[in-house]
Amino acid sequence: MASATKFSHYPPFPKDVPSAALSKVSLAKLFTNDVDEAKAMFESCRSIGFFLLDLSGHEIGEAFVQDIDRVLDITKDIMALSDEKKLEYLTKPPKRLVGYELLGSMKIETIQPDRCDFFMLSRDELNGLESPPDYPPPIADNLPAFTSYLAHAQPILELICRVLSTSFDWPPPTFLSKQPVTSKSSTSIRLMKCPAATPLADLRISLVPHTDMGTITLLANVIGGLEILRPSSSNGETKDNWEHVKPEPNCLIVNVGDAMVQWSGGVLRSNVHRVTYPPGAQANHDRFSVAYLVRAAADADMRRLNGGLIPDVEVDGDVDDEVGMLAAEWENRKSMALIQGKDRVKSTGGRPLKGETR
Ligand SMILES: O=C(O)CCC(=O)C(=O)O
Ligand SMILES: [Fe+2]
Repeated sequence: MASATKFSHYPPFPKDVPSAALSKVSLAKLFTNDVDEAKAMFESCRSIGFFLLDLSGHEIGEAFVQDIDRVLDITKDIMALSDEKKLEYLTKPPKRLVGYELLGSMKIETIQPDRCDFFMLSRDELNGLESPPDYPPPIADNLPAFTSYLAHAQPILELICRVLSTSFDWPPPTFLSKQPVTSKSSTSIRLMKCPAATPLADLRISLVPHTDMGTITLLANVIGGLEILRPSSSNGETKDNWEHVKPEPNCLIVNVGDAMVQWSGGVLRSNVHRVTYPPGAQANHDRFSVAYLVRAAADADMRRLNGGLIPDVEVDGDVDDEVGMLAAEWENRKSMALIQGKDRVKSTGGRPLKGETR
């Protein structure tokens, strides 16, 4: 999450608006192998699939906060370009998902257009695994900011993956070996703007309900608007079933994606979330966010992992096992099923560990 200075530019998150009770986990404590902190993180990743990661008090975390502030400024700049300029850098689905996706390109639940503008960057292109594209000036002129962002995000991501692996009684590199930074993947950075909800009558959903398809997401936003669907309410998506996530200075919002649910046999949880208009006076402000959406390596095996505390495939007919499928094909199939309406957006995971009754 951004620094306290960035938060001071906006009205505070209203005191009378309830928000989800997410655990706040300390990066510094995780780095010193604090058992309680690791346990709290693992529990959150199983129960709701979201937690706050406090970056303060650790050198890497504090450097990452600075990177986030810088990338949020760049996000503002690239969103301020003219529509004419933006049209030069549009995404070209299904092949090329990097570039601008303009306001209103997706439909929200009411079939009205969405209310978010975003620009996707590919990690492979930023770190030279693929040849770099022609970037719009605010990005081309600031590439070191993204290099620094990725460099500081990596040890944080690795730490989260290590803690999750050891929580399952697996060797620490287990989850990470499926998403090494040196392997090609669809990992991206999403820079997003949801314009102020003015006139205040325009209170539509900004970003449609979804789960993140990848492994782990590191999210930074400053004002409210992100909502998660309560775990108990997967079947009835009424207004009361959505809970706000309250952003906090120096804290990342971390969430688990679908790939981790698949590998963990349904134990880790990927929870549905969306972006709506920010609460109270915050709705009068443009909302910017930066999401690092980490994906499995394109050639990662998507079968459930074996051993440790994962429920055995043999005694368990509950979860699909994507026999022999590699991540690139798995991701493709999932996206197509959603687009063609064969699958619906739903939270997955949250099952007990092997031998555990809950
Ligand atoms: O902007 C946010 O707070 C959430 C964005 C998000 O869910 C995503 O980019 O997948
Ligand atoms: Fe998301």
